[in-house]
Amino acid sequence: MTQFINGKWLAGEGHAMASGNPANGEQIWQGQSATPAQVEAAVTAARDAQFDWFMLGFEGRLKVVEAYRDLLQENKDHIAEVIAQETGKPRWETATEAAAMIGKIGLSVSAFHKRTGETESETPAGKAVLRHKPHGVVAVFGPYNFPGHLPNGHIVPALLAGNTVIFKPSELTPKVAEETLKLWEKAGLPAGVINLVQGEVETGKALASHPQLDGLFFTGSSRTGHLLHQQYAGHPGKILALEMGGNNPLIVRDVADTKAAVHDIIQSGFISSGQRCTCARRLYIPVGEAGDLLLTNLVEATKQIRVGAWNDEQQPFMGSMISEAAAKGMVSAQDNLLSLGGKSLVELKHLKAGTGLVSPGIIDVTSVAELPDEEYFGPLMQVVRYSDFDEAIRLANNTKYGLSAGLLADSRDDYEYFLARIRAGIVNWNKQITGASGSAPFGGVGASGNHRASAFYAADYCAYPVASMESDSVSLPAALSPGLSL
Ligand SMILES: NC(=O)C1=CN([C@@H]2O[C@H](COP(=O)(O)OP(=O)(O)OC[C@H]3O[C@@H](n4cnc5c(N)ncnc54)[C@H](O)[C@@H]3O)[C@@H](O)[C@H]2O)C=CC1
Ligand SMILES: O=C(O)CCC(=O)N[C@@H](CCC(=O)O)C(=O)O
Repeated sequence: MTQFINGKWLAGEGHAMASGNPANGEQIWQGQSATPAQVEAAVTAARDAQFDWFMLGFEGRLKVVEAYRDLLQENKDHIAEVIAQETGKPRWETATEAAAMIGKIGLSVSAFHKRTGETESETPAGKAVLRHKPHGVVAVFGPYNFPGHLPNGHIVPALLAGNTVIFKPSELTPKVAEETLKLWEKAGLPAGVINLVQGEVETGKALASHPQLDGLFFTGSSRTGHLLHQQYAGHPGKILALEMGGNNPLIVRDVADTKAAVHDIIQSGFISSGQRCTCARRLYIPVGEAGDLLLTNLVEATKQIRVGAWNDEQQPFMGSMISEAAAKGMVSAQDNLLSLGGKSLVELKHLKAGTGLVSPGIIDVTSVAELPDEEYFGPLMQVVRYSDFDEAIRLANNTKYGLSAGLLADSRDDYEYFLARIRAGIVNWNKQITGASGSAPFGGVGASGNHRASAFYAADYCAYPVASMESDSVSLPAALSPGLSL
Protein backbone atom coordinates (compact mmCIF):
# COMPACT_ATOMS: atom_id res chain seq x y z
CA MET A 1 0.00 0.00 0.00
CA THR A 2 1.93 2.98 -1.21
CA GLN A 3 -0.52 5.83 -1.72
CA PHE A 4 -2.25 7.65 1.12
CA ILE A 5 -5.46 9.16 -0.18
CA ASN A 6 -8.32 10.51 1.92
CA GLY A 7 -6.94 8.88 5.06
CA LYS A 8 -6.54 5.41 3.51
CA TRP A 9 -3.51 3.45 2.34
CA LEU A 10 -4.07 2.18 -1.20
CA ALA A 11 -2.03 0.27 -3.74
CA GLY A 12 -0.85 2.33 -6.68
CA GLU A 13 -2.65 1.46 -9.91
CA GLY A 14 0.20 2.59 -12.17
CA HIS A 15 3.47 0.94 -13.07
CA ALA A 16 5.97 -0.82 -10.78
CA MET A 17 8.45 1.25 -8.78
CA ALA A 18 11.26 0.31 -6.39
CA SER A 19 13.96 1.95 -4.36
CA GLY A 20 17.11 0.59 -2.83
CA ASN A 21 20.24 1.22 -0.88
CA PRO A 22 22.55 2.92 -3.41
CA ALA A 23 25.69 1.68 -1.64
CA ASN A 24 24.93 -1.97 -2.34
CA GLY A 25 21.89 -2.17 -4.64
CA GLU A 26 19.75 -3.95 -2.00
CA GLN A 27 16.04 -3.26 -2.63
CA ILE A 28 14.27 -1.68 0.35
CA TRP A 29 10.89 -0.62 -1.06
CA GLN A 30 8.60 -1.61 -3.89
CA GLY A 31 5.20 -0.53 -5.03
CA GLN A 32 3.29 0.97 -7.90
CA SER A 33 2.87 4.55 -8.98
CA ALA A 34 -0.34 6.56 -8.69
CA THR A 35 -2.39 6.88 -11.86
CA PRO A 36 -3.90 10.22 -12.95
CA ALA A 37 -7.23 8.94 -11.56
CA GLN A 38 -5.59 8.44 -8.16
CA VAL A 39 -4.05 11.92 -8.35
CA GLU A 40 -7.56 13.20 -9.07
CA ALA A 41 -8.89 11.38 -5.99
CA ALA A 42 -6.11 12.87 -3.85
CA VAL A 43 -6.86 16.42 -5.00
CA THR A 44 -10.60 15.92 -4.44
CA ALA A 45 -9.94 14.59 -0.92
CA ALA A 46 -7.71 17.58 -0.15
CA ARG A 47 -10.37 19.97 -1.48
CA ASP A 48 -13.13 18.31 0.57
CA ALA A 49 -11.04 18.44 3.76
CA GLN A 50 -9.73 21.97 3.41
CA PHE A 51 -12.44 24.18 4.89
CA ASP A 52 -12.91 22.06 8.02
CA TRP A 53 -9.15 21.94 8.55
CA PHE A 54 -8.99 25.73 8.33
CA MET A 55 -12.01 26.13 10.61
CA LEU A 56 -10.32 23.99 13.27
CA GLY A 57 -8.40 27.18 14.03
CA PHE A 58 -4.70 27.60 14.61
CA GLU A 59 -4.72 25.98 18.07
CA GLY A 60 -6.62 22.95 16.78
CA ARG A 61 -4.23 22.49 13.89
CA LEU A 62 -1.24 23.02 16.16
CA LYS A 63 -2.33 20.14 18.41
CA VAL A 64 -2.05 17.70 15.51
CA VAL A 65 1.21 19.19 14.28
CA GLU A 66 2.68 18.93 17.80
CA ALA A 67 1.54 15.31 18.05
CA TYR A 68 3.44 14.69 14.80
CA ARG A 69 6.50 16.42 16.27
CA ASP A 70 6.33 14.16 19.36
CA LEU A 71 6.10 11.10 17.11
CA LEU A 72 9.10 12.31 15.11
CA GLN A 73 10.98 12.69 18.37
CA GLU A 74 10.06 9.12 19.45
CA ASN A 75 10.94 7.70 16.03
CA LYS A 76 13.90 9.87 15.12
CA ASP A 77 16.38 6.99 14.97
CA HIS A 78 14.09 5.02 12.69
CA ILE A 79 13.49 8.00 10.38
CA ALA A 80 17.25 8.73 10.29
CA GLU A 81 17.93 5.09 9.41
CA VAL A 82 15.37 4.98 6.60
CA ILE A 83 16.76 8.21 5.11
CA ALA A 84 20.28 6.76 5.32
CA GLN A 85 19.27 3.45 3.71
CA GLU A 86 17.40 5.06 0.86
CA THR A 87 19.77 7.97 0.07
CA GLY A 88 23.12 6.44 1.04
CA LYS A 89 23.92 9.38 3.35
CA PRO A 90 25.85 8.36 6.49
CA ARG A 91 23.92 7.79 9.70
CA TRP A 92 25.58 10.73 11.53
CA GLU A 93 24.29 13.04 8.82
CA THR A 94 20.76 11.71 8.59
CA ALA A 95 20.48 12.05 12.38
CA THR A 96 20.87 15.80 11.76
CA GLU A 97 18.19 15.63 9.06
CA ALA A 98 15.74 13.97 11.48
CA ALA A 99 16.61 16.62 14.09
CA ALA A 100 15.95 19.38 11.54
CA MET A 101 12.51 17.85 10.84
CA ILE A 102 11.68 18.06 14.55
CA GLY A 103 13.06 21.59 14.87
CA LYS A 104 10.95 22.69 11.90
CA ILE A 105 7.77 22.57 14.01
CA GLY A 106 8.84 25.21 16.56
CA LEU A 107 10.38 27.40 13.86
CA SER A 108 7.23 27.22 11.72
CA VAL A 109 4.99 28.15 14.65
CA SER A 110 7.19 31.14 15.37
CA ALA A 111 7.24 32.10 11.67
CA PHE A 112 3.45 31.73 11.45
CA HIS A 113 3.02 34.39 14.16
CA LYS A 114 5.86 36.68 13.09
CA ARG A 115 5.32 36.59 9.34
CA THR A 116 1.58 36.04 9.05
CA GLY A 117 0.10 36.83 12.43
CA GLU A 118 -3.00 38.88 13.13
CA THR A 119 -2.74 42.60 13.97
CA GLU A 120 -5.24 45.33 14.80
CA SER A 121 -4.75 49.07 14.77
CA GLU A 122 -6.93 52.13 15.18
CA THR A 123 -6.81 54.45 12.18
CA PRO A 124 -8.66 57.75 11.55
CA ALA A 125 -11.06 55.76 9.36
CA GLY A 126 -11.72 53.06 12.01
CA LYS A 127 -10.28 49.73 13.14
CA ALA A 128 -7.90 48.12 10.66
CA VAL A 129 -7.37 44.37 11.03
CA LEU A 130 -4.80 42.27 9.19
CA ARG A 131 -5.33 38.53 9.00
CA HIS A 132 -3.94 35.76 6.83
CA LYS A 133 -5.83 32.97 5.13
CA PRO A 134 -4.57 29.75 3.56
CA HIS A 135 -4.47 29.45 -0.22
CA GLY A 136 -6.44 26.19 -0.07
CA VAL A 137 -5.15 23.03 -1.72
CA VAL A 138 -1.43 22.90 -2.41
CA ALA A 139 0.94 20.34 -3.95
CA VAL A 140 4.37 19.75 -2.44
CA PHE A 141 7.15 18.31 -4.62
CA GLY A 142 10.26 17.01 -2.88
CA PRO A 143 13.84 16.25 -3.97
CA TYR A 144 15.85 13.13 -3.10
CA ASN A 145 18.77 14.75 -1.31
CA PHE A 146 16.81 15.74 1.83
CA PRO A 147 13.71 13.56 1.43
CA GLY A 148 12.56 14.20 4.99
CA HIS A 149 13.61 17.74 5.88
CA LEU A 150 12.88 19.64 2.67
CA PRO A 151 9.29 18.46 1.95
CA ASN A 152 8.68 18.85 5.70
CA GLY A 153 9.76 22.48 5.32
CA HIS A 154 6.82 23.08 2.95
CA ILE A 155 4.29 20.70 4.55
CA VAL A 156 4.48 21.89 8.17
CA PRO A 157 3.96 25.62 7.45
CA ALA A 158 1.32 24.81 4.83
CA LEU A 159 -0.72 22.79 7.34
CA LEU A 160 -0.28 25.30 10.16
CA ALA A 161 -1.67 27.99 7.87
CA GLY A 162 -4.76 25.85 7.13
CA ASN A 163 -3.96 24.46 3.69
CA THR A 164 -4.40 20.84 2.73
CA VAL A 165 -1.62 19.06 0.88
CA ILE A 166 -0.93 16.53 -1.84
CA PHE A 167 2.67 15.39 -1.44
CA LYS A 168 4.59 13.95 -4.40
CA PRO A 169 8.02 12.85 -3.16
CA SER A 170 11.01 12.08 -5.33
CA GLU A 171 10.62 8.71 -7.02
CA LEU A 172 14.07 7.90 -5.64
CA THR A 173 12.95 8.19 -2.00
CA PRO A 174 9.42 6.76 -1.70
CA LYS A 175 10.09 4.91 1.55
CA VAL A 176 11.07 8.02 3.52
CA ALA A 177 7.82 9.64 2.35
CA GLU A 178 5.77 6.62 3.35
CA GLU A 179 7.32 6.42 6.83
CA THR A 180 6.78 10.14 7.37
CA LEU A 181 3.13 9.91 6.30
CA LYS A 182 2.59 7.08 8.78
CA LEU A 183 3.59 9.48 11.54
CA TRP A 184 1.16 12.13 10.29
CA GLU A 185 -1.59 9.51 10.21
CA LYS A 186 -0.76 8.41 13.77
CA ALA A 187 -0.75 12.05 14.89
CA GLY A 188 -4.47 12.16 14.13
CA LEU A 189 -4.52 14.29 11.02
CA PRO A 190 -8.08 14.25 9.61
CA ALA A 191 -8.63 12.29 6.38
CA GLY A 192 -7.69 14.22 3.24
CA VAL A 193 -5.54 16.84 4.98
CA ILE A 194 -2.36 15.25 3.62
CA ASN A 195 -2.41 12.89 0.69
CA LEU A 196 0.60 11.04 -0.67
CA VAL A 197 0.93 10.20 -4.34
CA GLN A 198 4.02 8.27 -5.35
CA GLY A 199 5.33 8.16 -8.87
CA GLU A 200 7.67 9.54 -11.47
CA VAL A 201 7.40 12.36 -13.96
CA GLU A 202 3.89 11.35 -15.22
CA THR A 203 2.50 11.47 -11.67
CA GLY A 204 4.25 14.81 -11.17
CA LYS A 205 2.76 16.17 -14.38
CA ALA A 206 -0.76 14.95 -13.53
CA LEU A 207 -0.54 16.67 -10.16
CA ALA A 208 1.15 19.91 -11.26
CA SER A 209 -1.37 20.44 -14.05
CA HIS A 210 -4.44 19.73 -11.92
CA PRO A 211 -6.84 22.70 -12.26
CA GLN A 212 -8.03 22.39 -8.66
CA LEU A 213 -4.63 23.26 -7.14
CA ASP A 214 -4.31 26.68 -5.51
CA GLY A 215 -0.56 26.41 -5.25
CA LEU A 216 2.54 24.32 -5.78
CA PHE A 217 5.64 24.31 -3.56
CA PHE A 218 8.62 22.77 -5.31
CA THR A 219 12.15 21.90 -4.24
CA GLY A 220 14.22 20.31 -6.95
CA SER A 221 16.26 20.92 -10.05
CA SER A 222 16.31 24.15 -11.97
CA ARG A 223 15.25 22.27 -15.11
CA THR A 224 12.02 20.94 -13.57
CA GLY A 225 11.38 24.23 -11.75
CA HIS A 226 11.59 26.11 -15.04
CA LEU A 227 9.13 23.69 -16.67
CA LEU A 228 6.70 24.28 -13.83
CA HIS A 229 7.16 28.03 -14.12
CA GLN A 230 6.23 27.85 -17.80
CA GLN A 231 3.24 25.67 -16.96
CA TYR A 232 2.05 28.22 -14.38
CA ALA A 233 2.41 31.17 -16.75
CA GLY A 234 -1.02 32.69 -17.29
CA HIS A 235 -2.22 31.52 -13.85
CA PRO A 236 -1.58 34.57 -11.68
CA GLY A 237 -4.08 33.33 -9.11
CA LYS A 238 -2.00 30.27 -8.20
CA ILE A 239 0.97 30.51 -5.88
CA LEU A 240 4.18 28.87 -7.08
CA ALA A 241 7.24 28.60 -4.81
CA LEU A 242 10.37 27.29 -6.51
CA GLU A 243 13.51 26.30 -4.59
CA MET A 244 16.06 25.21 -7.17
CA GLY A 245 19.74 24.55 -7.65
CA GLY A 246 22.86 26.69 -7.81
CA ASN A 247 26.38 26.96 -9.22
CA ASN A 248 27.71 28.41 -6.01
CA PRO A 249 31.02 30.28 -5.68
CA LEU A 250 33.35 30.42 -2.69
CA ILE A 251 36.21 32.94 -2.75
CA VAL A 252 39.30 32.66 -0.57
CA ARG A 253 41.24 35.88 0.17
CA ASP A 254 43.83 36.41 2.91
CA VAL A 255 43.29 33.96 5.75
CA ALA A 256 45.71 33.24 8.56
CA ASP A 257 44.28 29.85 9.51
CA THR A 258 44.77 27.64 6.45
CA LYS A 259 43.48 24.52 8.23
CA ALA A 260 40.22 26.23 9.18
CA ALA A 261 39.80 27.49 5.61
CA VAL A 262 40.34 23.96 4.25
CA HIS A 263 37.74 22.67 6.71
CA ASP A 264 35.16 25.25 5.56
CA ILE A 265 35.89 24.44 1.91
CA ILE A 266 35.40 20.70 2.45
CA GLN A 267 32.20 21.25 4.41
CA SER A 268 31.00 23.54 1.62
CA GLY A 269 31.88 21.29 -1.30
CA PHE A 270 31.75 17.69 -0.21
CA ILE A 271 29.16 17.30 2.54
CA SER A 272 26.33 14.97 1.47
CA SER A 273 28.67 13.88 -1.34
CA GLY A 274 28.15 17.28 -2.91
CA GLN A 275 24.41 16.68 -3.17
CA ARG A 276 23.23 19.91 -1.55
CA CYS A 277 21.85 22.79 -3.52
CA THR A 278 24.03 25.09 -1.39
CA CYS A 279 27.30 23.22 -2.07
CA ALA A 280 30.26 25.23 -3.36
CA ARG A 281 30.94 24.23 -6.96
CA ARG A 282 33.50 26.90 -7.86
CA LEU A 283 36.40 27.81 -5.60
CA TYR A 284 38.42 30.99 -6.26
CA ILE A 285 41.94 30.93 -4.79
CA PRO A 286 44.51 33.73 -5.15
CA VAL A 287 47.67 33.07 -7.16
CA GLY A 288 50.86 33.15 -5.12
CA GLU A 289 52.42 31.37 -2.19
CA ALA A 290 49.52 31.57 0.26
CA GLY A 291 47.09 30.28 -2.36
CA ASP A 292 49.50 27.46 -3.31
CA LEU A 293 49.78 26.41 0.34
CA LEU A 294 46.01 26.42 0.78
CA LEU A 295 45.50 24.36 -2.35
CA THR A 296 48.17 21.82 -1.36
CA ASN A 297 46.48 21.41 2.02
CA LEU A 298 43.06 21.11 0.41
CA VAL A 299 44.26 18.44 -2.02
CA GLU A 300 45.85 16.43 0.79
CA ALA A 301 42.79 16.70 3.06
CA THR A 302 40.46 15.76 0.19
CA LYS A 303 42.46 12.61 -0.52
CA GLN A 304 41.97 11.62 3.13
CA ILE A 305 38.16 11.95 3.09
CA ARG A 306 36.54 8.68 4.12
CA VAL A 307 33.82 7.44 1.78
CA GLY A 308 31.62 4.48 2.69
CA ALA A 309 28.24 2.96 3.39
CA TRP A 310 25.70 4.71 5.62
CA ASN A 311 26.07 2.14 8.38
CA ASP A 312 29.85 1.57 8.37
CA GLU A 313 30.97 1.35 11.95
CA GLN A 314 33.72 3.87 11.31
CA GLN A 315 31.42 6.49 9.89
CA PRO A 316 32.47 7.99 6.54
CA PHE A 317 32.30 11.73 5.90
CA MET A 318 30.72 11.00 2.51
CA GLY A 319 28.18 8.27 1.88
CA SER A 320 27.02 7.00 -1.47
CA MET A 321 25.52 9.31 -4.07
CA ILE A 322 21.84 8.64 -4.74
CA SER A 323 22.45 6.16 -7.60
CA GLU A 324 24.99 4.64 -9.90
CA ALA A 325 23.63 6.88 -12.69
CA ALA A 326 24.36 9.96 -10.56
CA ALA A 327 27.90 8.68 -9.89
CA LYS A 328 28.48 8.08 -13.60
CA GLY A 329 27.06 11.55 -14.33
CA MET A 330 29.77 13.08 -12.13
CA VAL A 331 32.51 11.12 -13.92
CA SER A 332 31.15 12.47 -17.23
CA ALA A 333 31.05 16.01 -15.84
CA GLN A 334 34.72 15.66 -14.86
CA ASP A 335 35.60 14.24 -18.31
CA ASN A 336 33.86 17.18 -19.92
CA LEU A 337 35.81 19.71 -17.84
CA LEU A 338 39.06 17.86 -18.63
CA SER A 339 38.27 17.94 -22.34
CA LEU A 340 37.77 21.72 -22.07
CA GLY A 341 41.26 22.15 -20.62
CA GLY A 342 40.78 21.47 -16.88
CA LYS A 343 43.63 19.84 -14.93
CA SER A 344 42.74 17.17 -12.41
CA LEU A 345 44.20 17.79 -8.93
CA VAL A 346 42.26 14.99 -7.24
CA GLU A 347 40.42 12.60 -9.49
CA LEU A 348 36.75 11.93 -8.74
CA LYS A 349 36.44 8.15 -9.07
CA HIS A 350 33.43 5.87 -9.27
CA LEU A 351 34.54 3.47 -6.54
CA LYS A 352 32.40 0.40 -7.16
CA ALA A 353 30.26 -0.72 -10.10
CA GLY A 354 26.57 -1.02 -9.27
CA THR A 355 26.76 1.64 -6.53
CA GLY A 356 26.70 5.41 -6.14
CA LEU A 357 30.01 5.45 -4.23
CA VAL A 358 32.41 8.09 -5.55
CA SER A 359 35.49 9.75 -4.13
CA PRO A 360 35.62 13.57 -4.10
CA GLY A 361 37.41 15.38 -6.90
CA ILE A 362 39.13 18.73 -7.44
CA ILE A 363 39.83 20.13 -10.88
CA ASP A 364 41.72 23.28 -11.78
CA VAL A 365 39.70 25.04 -14.49
CA THR A 366 41.62 28.33 -14.54
CA SER A 367 42.55 27.87 -18.18
CA VAL A 368 39.06 26.84 -19.34
CA ALA A 369 37.92 29.76 -21.46
CA GLU A 370 34.17 29.07 -21.33
CA LEU A 371 33.35 27.30 -18.08
CA PRO A 372 29.92 25.63 -18.40
CA ASP A 373 27.41 27.29 -16.07
CA GLU A 374 26.09 23.93 -14.85
CA GLU A 375 25.14 22.61 -11.46
CA TYR A 376 27.20 19.39 -11.21
CA PHE A 377 25.27 17.85 -8.33
CA GLY A 378 28.07 15.86 -6.70
CA PRO A 379 31.49 16.11 -5.03
CA LEU A 380 33.51 17.88 -7.72
CA MET A 381 35.12 21.23 -6.90
CA GLN A 382 36.24 23.48 -9.73
CA VAL A 383 39.20 25.65 -8.74
CA VAL A 384 40.02 28.97 -10.41
CA ARG A 385 43.20 30.86 -9.50
CA TYR A 386 42.81 34.66 -9.53
CA SER A 387 45.07 37.64 -9.10
CA ASP A 388 42.56 40.43 -8.56
CA PHE A 389 39.68 40.46 -6.04
CA ASP A 390 37.35 42.38 -8.39
CA GLU A 391 38.02 39.78 -11.07
CA ALA A 392 37.21 36.97 -8.63
CA ILE A 393 33.91 38.62 -7.71
CA ARG A 394 33.07 39.19 -11.38
CA LEU A 395 33.72 35.51 -12.14
CA ALA A 396 31.77 34.42 -9.06
CA ASN A 397 28.78 36.41 -10.29
CA ASN A 398 29.12 35.02 -13.81
CA THR A 399 26.29 32.51 -13.40
CA LYS A 400 22.59 32.40 -14.17
CA TYR A 401 22.04 31.02 -10.64
CA GLY A 402 22.25 32.84 -7.33
CA LEU A 403 21.68 30.55 -4.38
CA SER A 404 24.68 30.63 -2.01
CA ALA A 405 28.08 32.30 -2.02
CA GLY A 406 30.88 32.76 0.48
CA LEU A 407 34.07 34.57 1.30
CA LEU A 408 36.89 33.26 3.47
CA ALA A 409 38.92 36.34 4.43
CA ASP A 410 40.21 37.84 7.66
CA SER A 411 39.34 41.40 6.67
CA ARG A 412 35.88 42.74 7.40
CA ASP A 413 36.41 45.40 4.72
CA ASP A 414 36.89 42.65 2.16
CA TYR A 415 33.67 41.04 3.32
CA GLU A 416 31.69 44.26 3.06
CA TYR A 417 33.11 44.83 -0.43
CA PHE A 418 32.09 41.29 -1.41
CA LEU A 419 28.66 41.46 0.25
CA ALA A 420 27.77 44.63 -1.66
CA ARG A 421 28.67 43.09 -5.02
CA ILE A 422 27.82 39.39 -4.86
CA ARG A 423 24.42 38.26 -6.12
CA ALA A 424 23.00 35.37 -4.08
CA GLY A 425 20.30 34.69 -1.49
CA ILE A 426 22.75 33.22 1.05
CA VAL A 427 26.04 35.06 1.53
CA ASN A 428 28.40 33.81 4.25
CA TRP A 429 31.66 35.11 5.67
CA ASN A 430 34.21 32.71 7.14
CA LYS A 431 31.56 30.03 7.40
CA GLN A 432 30.78 27.04 5.21
CA ILE A 433 28.09 27.86 2.65
CA THR A 434 26.08 24.69 3.34
CA GLY A 435 23.95 24.05 6.41
CA ALA A 436 21.68 27.08 6.22
CA SER A 437 19.65 27.93 9.29
CA GLY A 438 15.91 27.29 9.40
CA SER A 439 15.47 30.46 11.43
CA ALA A 440 16.44 32.55 8.39
CA PRO A 441 14.85 32.80 4.96
CA PHE A 442 16.26 30.32 2.45
CA GLY A 443 16.18 30.96 -1.27
CA GLY A 444 18.10 32.23 -4.22
CA VAL A 445 17.88 34.70 -7.07
CA GLY A 446 18.27 34.17 -10.81
CA ALA A 447 17.66 30.58 -11.91
CA SER A 448 17.74 29.39 -8.27
CA GLY A 449 14.24 30.50 -7.34
CA ASN A 450 11.28 32.75 -8.01
CA HIS A 451 11.58 35.11 -5.04
CA ARG A 452 9.54 32.91 -2.72
CA ALA A 453 12.14 32.17 -0.07
CA SER A 454 11.54 29.11 2.06
CA ALA A 455 12.61 28.09 5.63
CA PHE A 456 11.55 30.93 7.97
CA TYR A 457 9.80 32.75 5.13
CA ALA A 458 7.83 29.67 4.02
CA ALA A 459 4.95 31.08 6.07
CA ASP A 460 4.72 33.90 3.51
CA TYR A 461 3.85 31.64 0.58
CA CYS A 462 1.48 29.48 2.65
CA ALA A 463 -1.07 32.26 3.24
CA TYR A 464 -2.38 35.43 1.71
CA PRO A 465 -3.05 38.65 3.62
CA VAL A 466 -6.61 39.83 4.20
CA ALA A 467 -6.94 43.51 5.15
CA SER A 468 -10.20 44.57 6.79
CA MET A 469 -11.69 47.85 8.00
CA GLU A 470 -14.16 46.94 10.74
CA SER A 471 -16.81 48.53 12.91
CA ASP A 472 -19.46 47.00 15.20
CA SER A 473 -22.24 48.90 13.46
CA VAL A 474 -22.75 51.16 10.48
CA SER A 475 -22.54 54.88 11.26
CA LEU A 476 -22.53 58.10 9.32
CA PRO A 477 -19.22 59.94 8.93
CA ALA A 478 -18.78 63.32 10.64
CA ALA A 479 -19.07 65.01 7.23
CA LEU A 480 -20.66 63.74 4.04
CA SER A 481 -18.72 63.84 0.75
CA PRO A 482 -19.49 66.87 -1.41
CA GLY A 483 -22.57 66.33 -3.56
CA LEU A 484 -24.22 63.86 -1.15
CA SER A 485 -27.29 64.54 0.95
CA LEU A 486 -29.03 61.88 3.04
N1 LIG B 1 17.04 25.38 -3.45
C1 LIG B 1 16.71 24.37 -2.68
O1 LIG B 1 16.12 24.53 -1.62
C2 LIG B 1 17.10 22.98 -3.06
C3 LIG B 1 17.29 22.59 -4.37
N2 LIG B 1 17.60 21.30 -4.67
C4 LIG B 1 17.87 20.93 -6.05
O2 LIG B 1 17.20 19.72 -6.37
C5 LIG B 1 17.94 18.99 -7.33
C6 LIG B 1 18.02 17.54 -6.90
O3 LIG B 1 16.76 17.04 -6.69
P1 LIG B 1 15.97 16.14 -7.76
O4 LIG B 1 15.12 15.23 -6.96
O5 LIG B 1 16.94 15.58 -8.74
O6 LIG B 1 15.11 17.21 -8.54
P2 LIG B 1 14.04 16.94 -9.74
O7 LIG B 1 13.75 18.25 -10.32
O8 LIG B 1 14.50 15.85 -10.64
O9 LIG B 1 12.77 16.36 -8.98
C7 LIG B 1 12.06 17.08 -7.99
C8 LIG B 1 10.61 16.63 -7.99
O10 LIG B 1 9.94 17.01 -9.20
C9 LIG B 1 9.34 15.87 -9.84
N3 LIG B 1 9.37 16.07 -11.29
C10 LIG B 1 10.39 15.85 -12.14
N4 LIG B 1 10.05 16.23 -13.39
C11 LIG B 1 8.78 16.71 -13.33
C12 LIG B 1 7.86 17.28 -14.28
N5 LIG B 1 8.18 17.42 -15.58
N6 LIG B 1 6.64 17.70 -13.84
C13 LIG B 1 6.32 17.59 -12.54
N7 LIG B 1 7.13 17.03 -11.61
C14 LIG B 1 8.34 16.61 -11.99
C15 LIG B 1 10.19 14.71 -9.35
O11 LIG B 1 9.49 13.50 -9.49
C16 LIG B 1 10.45 15.11 -7.92
O12 LIG B 1 9.33 14.84 -7.09
C17 LIG B 1 19.26 19.70 -7.45
O13 LIG B 1 19.27 20.47 -8.61
C18 LIG B 1 19.30 20.60 -6.24
O14 LIG B 1 20.09 21.75 -6.40
C19 LIG B 1 17.68 20.35 -3.71
C20 LIG B 1 17.50 20.69 -2.40
C21 LIG B 1 17.25 22.03 -1.96
O1 LIG C 1 14.86 24.77 5.08
C1 LIG C 1 15.56 25.01 6.09
O2 LIG C 1 15.18 24.81 7.24
C2 LIG C 1 16.92 25.60 5.89
C3 LIG C 1 17.48 25.27 4.56
C4 LIG C 1 18.36 24.04 4.61
O3 LIG C 1 18.18 23.17 5.43
N1 LIG C 1 19.31 23.97 3.73
C5 LIG C 1 20.26 22.89 3.69
C6 LIG C 1 19.91 21.92 2.63
C7 LIG C 1 19.79 22.49 1.26
C8 LIG C 1 19.91 21.42 0.19
O4 LIG C 1 19.11 20.54 0.09
O5 LIG C 1 20.83 21.42 -0.56
C9 LIG C 1 21.64 23.47 3.50
O6 LIG C 1 21.76 24.69 3.37
O7 LIG C 1 22.60 22.73 3.55
